[in-house]
Amino acid sequence: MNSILGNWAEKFRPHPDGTQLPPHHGHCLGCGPDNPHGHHLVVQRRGEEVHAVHRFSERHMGAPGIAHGGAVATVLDDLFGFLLYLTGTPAVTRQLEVRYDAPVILGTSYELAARVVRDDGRKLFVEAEMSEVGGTTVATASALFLKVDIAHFDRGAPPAPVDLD
Ligand SMILES: CCCCCCCCCC(=O)SCCNC(=O)CCNC(=O)[C@H](O)C(C)(C)COP(=O)(O)OP(=O)(O)OC[C@H]1O[C@@H](n2cnc3c(N)ncnc32)[C@H](O)[C@@H]1OP(=O)(O)O
Repeated sequence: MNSILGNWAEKFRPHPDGTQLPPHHGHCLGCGPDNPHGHHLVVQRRGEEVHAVHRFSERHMGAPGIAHGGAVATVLDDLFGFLLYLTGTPAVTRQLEVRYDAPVILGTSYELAARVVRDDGRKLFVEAEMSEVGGTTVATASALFLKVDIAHFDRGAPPAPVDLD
């Protein structure tokens, strides 16, 4: 078992509504607090949805002052990964589609919400949106996650020491 995911099973314990969900692991690009290049996404359960408020920083710039589309996709994909705490099974992204409706401005707070729209055998169909606080939607995403055994993650090498260059 990959040691970084060694405690993954315990993370599937029931998470009461309104509580903050644990990061996937410390080095996760989306939510890991120990990844200096990451987004440090903080996610809560709200009913059968997961929610976050997020600001992109200069580390995630595409056009000047605007978040890179890949960075936006990363955050949406990682947010989907928090739905696994509600479904109770490991799964991975098989297909991800993002619609970019408006530029995502660095340093501006955005609200994100995601939910499972269909749980069909191994397949989890999920959708999410990112909006200005109390306002206009700037991106929507849909994805297919496929449930996998935790052994799927044994293929990954343990994280190397962090290189800040
Ligand atoms: C511990 C958890 C940590 C979670 C962290 C979350 C972080 C955020 C999410 C991620 O970043 S995940 C990382 C990015 N994703 C990957 O690395 C996945 C790479 N892909 C794979 O490893 C394999 O493709 C995968 C395990 C997902 C699937 O391979 P399989 O051989 O097991 O499945 P297969 O391709 O046969 O498809 C299974 C079913 O899904 C169906 N399917 C596949 N692609 C589809 C598609 N695009 N649309 C509709 N159906 C599709 C396929 O037809 C089939 O249907 P049936 O069972 O009915 O025959």
